[in-house]
Amino acid sequence: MGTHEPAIVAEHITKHFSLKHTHSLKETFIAWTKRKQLRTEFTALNDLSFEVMEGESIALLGYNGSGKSTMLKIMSGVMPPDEGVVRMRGRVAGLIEVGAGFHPELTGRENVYLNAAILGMKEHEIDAIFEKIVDFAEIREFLDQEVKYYSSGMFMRLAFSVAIHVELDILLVDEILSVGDAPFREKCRLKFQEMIRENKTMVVVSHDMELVRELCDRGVVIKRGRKRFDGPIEEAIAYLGSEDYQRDD
Ligand SMILES: Nc1ncnc2c1ncn2[C@@H]1O[C@H](COP(=O)(O)OP(=O)(O)OP(=O)(O)O)[C@@H](O)[C@H]1O
Repeated sequence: MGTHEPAIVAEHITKHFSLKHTHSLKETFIAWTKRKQLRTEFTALNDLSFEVMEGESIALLGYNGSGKSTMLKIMSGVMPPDEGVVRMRGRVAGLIEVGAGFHPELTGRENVYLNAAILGMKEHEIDAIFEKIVDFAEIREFLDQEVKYYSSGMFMRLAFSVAIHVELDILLVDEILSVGDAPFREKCRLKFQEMIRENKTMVVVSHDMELVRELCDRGVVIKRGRKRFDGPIEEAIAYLGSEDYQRDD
């Protein structure tokens, strides 16, 4: 169990996206002369607030398009909210768009150093965890090959391995199970359990209820960007399958 300090405080987070529509030239011209909008605004997150205590592991749950990944991106800092603030205490690492920082022309080895550095590690710190990263990814024989020649699975394994071996206090995880084959996924599952025992704070987004049940203490259920339920994981999963969730607010 963690301390009683919050590691993450999200307050009144609102995020809008503007949706483009396809129009003919004529429609565009008419809209322009009438000063009509060709875009509609879509609210992906609507006044969403929650806290995560240090050492706690929570799941963001909800059907497709409910705003889970958007919330994770705001927490990781890759996207700003339109309204509200998120406060994070500690070193944050995100398993979101894993491998986005990898450079195809560089070798596996070079990418490990580059990406661990981007995640805030010093060279001697990377030296110390380098072997662990390579062992976990199981790509040793391809280490000095440029990553553009890696299979997509190999690429993901290495990127994923870097992200989970850097020093971190808070881990944000989006759809873990899209990474790798069955043995690798099992290894990741064990690694996540180890991180939970080490008192890391985790926010998990997944549609895999078995995994969520295993990893998380609490669930925050979202629908159309609004919080609908916040409580123990079993109750959150039950709520997601209930008529209350289906019903419109
Ligand atoms: N960059 C963007 N531009 C426009 N709309 C976006 C953008 N990112 C997300 N959206 C929209 O915001 C809504 C919430 O998306 P988000 O990816 O957060 O949902 P999600 O709950 O993670 O869904 P899923 O379970 O399908 O992964 C969706 O309707 C999506 O189309």
